[in-house]
Amino acid sequence: MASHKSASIPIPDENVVVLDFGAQYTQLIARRVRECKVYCEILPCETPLAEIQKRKPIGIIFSGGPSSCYEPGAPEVDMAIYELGIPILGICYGMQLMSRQLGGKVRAGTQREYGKTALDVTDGSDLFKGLNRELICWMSHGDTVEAPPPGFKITAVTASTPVAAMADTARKFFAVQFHPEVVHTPWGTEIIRNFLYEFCAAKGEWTMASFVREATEAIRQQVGDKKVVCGLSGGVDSVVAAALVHRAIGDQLTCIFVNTGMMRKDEGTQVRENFARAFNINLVYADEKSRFLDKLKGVIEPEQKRKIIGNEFVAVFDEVAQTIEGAEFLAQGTLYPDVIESGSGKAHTIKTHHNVGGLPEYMKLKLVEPLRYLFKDEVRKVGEELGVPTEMVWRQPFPGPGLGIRVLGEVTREKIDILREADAIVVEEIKKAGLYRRVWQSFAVLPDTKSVGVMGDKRTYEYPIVLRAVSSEDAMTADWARLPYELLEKISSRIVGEVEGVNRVVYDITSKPPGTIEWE
Ligand SMILES: Nc1ncnc2c1ncn2[C@@H]1O[C@H](COP(=O)(O)OP(=O)(O)OP(=O)(O)O)[C@@H](O)[C@H]1O
Ligand SMILES: O=c1[nH]c(=O)c2[nH+]cn([C@@H]3O[C@H](COP(=O)(O)O)[C@@H](O)[C@H]3O)c2[nH]1
Ligand SMILES: NC(=O)CC[C@H](N)C(=O)O
Ligand SMILES: [Mg+2]
Repeated sequence: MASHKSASIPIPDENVVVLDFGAQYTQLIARRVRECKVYCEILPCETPLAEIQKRKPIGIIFSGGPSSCYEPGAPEVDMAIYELGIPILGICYGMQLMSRQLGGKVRAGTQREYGKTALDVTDGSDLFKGLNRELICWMSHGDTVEAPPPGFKITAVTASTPVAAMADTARKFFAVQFHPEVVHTPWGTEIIRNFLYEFCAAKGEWTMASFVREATEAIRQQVGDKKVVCGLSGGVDSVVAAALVHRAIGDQLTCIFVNTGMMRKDEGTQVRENFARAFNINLVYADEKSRFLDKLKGVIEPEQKRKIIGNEFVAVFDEVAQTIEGAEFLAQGTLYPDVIESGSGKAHTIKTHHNVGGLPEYMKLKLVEPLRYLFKDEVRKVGEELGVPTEMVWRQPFPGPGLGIRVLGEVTREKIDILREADAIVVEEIKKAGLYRRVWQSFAVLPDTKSVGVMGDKRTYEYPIVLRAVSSEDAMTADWARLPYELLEKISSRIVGEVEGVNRVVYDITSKPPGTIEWE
């Protein structure tokens, strides 16, 4: 892979740095801060102090993490960070580390606290301002701060944790043993807001309008008078990326929609029509149905399928780019979670997503990735800001490999056709029930197996369809959607009745983890 550098949007003046000590959901901290209208980025905990200072953050947050701060080799921060005069909020491991570094006492607790826990606020003057004295919080720790460092007061306790929150108001150091960033701490965002607005002097300058202004300027700077191509799927990320790049450089942009033969019903036509209606952007329609399906012949292994599809995408983009004089850039709708997930180097690769991790060496295009630091809900807001049609902004995510990874096992035209019809019924019924925006994704999967049924007194031996519908905030975790029985019944009877080759419908009731959203 070549290292393709992408456009960097300047860091807003008002920003917060989250130092990541390896917590599971560090990105939730960043989300909460941004919900309070303050820009926030996550940096690895080993980031040099000079690097942090360069950003002039108004506050620093230490995340949780799996280590125990008293063990040799546990991650630490440069002691000088406590001399910067910047307010600090420590969360879980972050609190334990702060305690230890500043002279408090941390030990392995005798009782682990995990899950919902009652919290008694003993001092409601700073972080807990405006909140009740008795609160519910979400805990996940084995270590405990036994005594806070000099200068700190205890501000909250629980039944088994003597220091559940502490503060040194004079130095503006705060810490909580629980996790304010998770939804199970119902007023967690209030705590973060208090930190930002009471102690970091936040003004709340991070808005989507300001983002659009700055991103547009940055794209102009990066691209100059050259041309840009953009893979456009009709999905939220690529449509918004295209709209943003178009706002910046107009006709220098050409979008490429690839029909892989594994699209949903009428998708090719819909994307072209909706897109043409909404924007006046050059669009190349690449009909590559046979090319993709030929390459997939006999391939069963999911990762191999993904790689083949990903490579073909890139090859098509490259071919089209070569027909456009002066095309030097490829715009992509890469999002912050993609960057975080592929950047850490610690996490396992569960699935290869073709748009992350760079482009093959032979491709000389440079990347333009204006959404690189945004979460999906923010991208949707940017889309609205740019006047992208509602049905595109609120389209459910659809993976690049499309139906190819929802037909389990070998992909054939016949199986794709069956799945496409079943999927169309799912989408139609979910929309009719008014649930399309409420569920994160809802779709059909075609397993590589058959079962016996009886229809019109005749024995059948046909495919089942798996129905999958999940709720989620960012696809990192998900729960199966509790769809009404009547809706499940309607979908099931329509699929079996209308889709030839299917005689059974089952509902997937697995959350993520341990399942994933897609089956391959
Ligand atoms: N059929 C397609 N034609 C052209 N480009 C595509 C196609 N499918 C995917 N891509 C490219 O791959 C990228 C990754 O796809 P991905 O599904 O993650 O994003 P998206 O389709 O833009 O949004 P969403 O996640 O909401 O579906 C897209 O941003 C787009 O650039
Ligand atoms: O563009 C994509 N290319 C892919 O290869 C891919 N695989 C999964 N997805 C989407 O990512 C989210 C998480 O999916 P999983 O829980 O199945 O890993 C869900 O929203 C999936 O639909 C993909 N998107
Ligand atoms: N979630 C965390 O940050 C845990 C911190 C530390 N590893 C503990 O068990 O207490
Ligand atoms: Mg998509």
